[in-house]
Amino acid sequence: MRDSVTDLKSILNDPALLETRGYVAGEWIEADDGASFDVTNPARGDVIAQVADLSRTEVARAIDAAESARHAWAARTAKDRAGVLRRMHDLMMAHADDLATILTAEMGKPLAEARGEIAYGASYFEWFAEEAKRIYGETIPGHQPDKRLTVLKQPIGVAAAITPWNFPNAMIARKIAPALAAGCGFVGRPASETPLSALAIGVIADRAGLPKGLMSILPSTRASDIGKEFCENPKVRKLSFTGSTEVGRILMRQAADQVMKCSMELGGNAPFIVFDDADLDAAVAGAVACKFRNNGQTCVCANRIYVQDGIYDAFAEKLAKAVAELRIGDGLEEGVQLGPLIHDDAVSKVETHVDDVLSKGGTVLTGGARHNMGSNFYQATVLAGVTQEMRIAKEETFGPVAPLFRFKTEEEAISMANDTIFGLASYFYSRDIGRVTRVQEALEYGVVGVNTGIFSTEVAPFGGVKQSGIGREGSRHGLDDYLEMKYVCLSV
Ligand SMILES: NC(=O)C1=CN([C@@H]2O[C@H](COP(=O)(O)OP(=O)(O)OC[C@H]3O[C@@H](n4cnc5c(N)ncnc54)[C@H](OP(=O)(O)O)[C@@H]3O)[C@@H](O)[C@H]2O)C=CC1
Ligand SMILES: O=C(O)CCCC(=O)O
Repeated sequence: MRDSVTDLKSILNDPALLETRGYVAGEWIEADDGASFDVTNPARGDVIAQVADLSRTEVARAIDAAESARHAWAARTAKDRAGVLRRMHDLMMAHADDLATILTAEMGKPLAEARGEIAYGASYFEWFAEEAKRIYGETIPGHQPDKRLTVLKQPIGVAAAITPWNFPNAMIARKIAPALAAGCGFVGRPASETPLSALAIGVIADRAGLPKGLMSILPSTRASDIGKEFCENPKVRKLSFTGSTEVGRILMRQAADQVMKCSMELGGNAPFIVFDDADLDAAVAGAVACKFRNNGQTCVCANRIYVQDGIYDAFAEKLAKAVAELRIGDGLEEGVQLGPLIHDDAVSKVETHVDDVLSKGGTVLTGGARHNMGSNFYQATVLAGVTQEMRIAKEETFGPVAPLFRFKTEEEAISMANDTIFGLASYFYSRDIGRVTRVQEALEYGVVGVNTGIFSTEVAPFGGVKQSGIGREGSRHGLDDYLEMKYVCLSV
């Protein structure tokens, strides 16, 4: 194991970015009970690091430290706080190659995508450094002649975050940055599959001069214990979670006891609709980008591709050809476009969905089986003849499978697209301005991509409706979740 750690360190320009201890109350620590856990490279199956496995005790210390440090932090000028966030952005960009290497080693996505994720994660620090200076209150005309009414925006307190493995840098970055910009303390627990990228942000924060104790990064395999500490500790006033709807529901129930403010970025089941009047080549390119980004492992990847009757066959043929050409391999090798899935359970889920389609009359246009690269690899797949009765229509596959559904009318497409408990991302391709307007209004989703398969940016509000979540991340609205309004009524 230690050889693998040395191996990963040896390919970094700055090996100190590979931190395996917890970052608690401003110190780098091992677990109190000495426990640790292995982090594995999903492409190769080898252990790349042994990381401190923290328990509730260390987490409670981190929360205490964040509560103590946050008052002085909030009292600093916004420009001053912004300066620290800006330095975090600059340092992340300066170390982008190393951070991308760590990310690919623990998560598997190709290096080019990992570099993109580091820039994406860093952009939240840049954006919220700027927004920190624009936390404006309000004055309201008084309701009586002697009354002067104002609204103050104040930091909510200590914010806790739980993040998934699919974006080990960007998902925690877009929670840390608005929390710190707002003047909050922060405690975050990254997924146990991918703690190293989050710990590297701790190293960056230290170097950028973030006050000790204000932010802690808490690696642990004891997910449910840590979730309970976050929800039951009265010093925590806000919980931000990205992950499955199932775990989101558990956390919301737990957070109810303290009436804690929650942001939930949960599962999706994104429809991708291609109308007869679409630019066919653009729609194929958009579908590949959208479906196969991160090997299908994002909550905004197309999960159901609805194609209108008139262009179904042409679209299916072109898509299958493009997908068959995707290069699959170890993400650390330059030029690879699709890496492994995160673990064997993820591959099994993909297999189950494909088998279900095939058993109910669907067909394989390309792929359709495990890949000979290794146990975590699955072939890039396109399936035809998929219908609403199949599992893939109802559940998020989170893998490299593009299922094609056929439809006849606009109404039918909208109805099938909205027939889900989820409401995060949706997409459609059309060149008819009337249809573009009607469909974007009719889709019950938090985000709609029109004639594009990629929309993520720090400047726009990201989040879902229905059981895909609550709250928005990024944009000027992304600060609201970390602020409280205080109404002041002054009698003069
Ligand atoms: N919205 C999104 O971006 C994501 C959606 N998903 C969806 O969820 C499915 C399952 O993925 P999975 O990774 O298992 O997602 P989970 O929701 O199980 O995990 C997300 C995070 O929550 C943690 N967690 C799990 N259980 C608890 C708990 N009881 N209390 C507190 N924290 C908890 C996990 O820790 P640990 O790592 O230790 O399990 C991880 O950090 C995917 O196939 C996909 O459909 C998954 C990831 C991201
Ligand atoms: O999968 C997610 O949870 C987020 C997708 C990344 C993004 O587009 O912001």
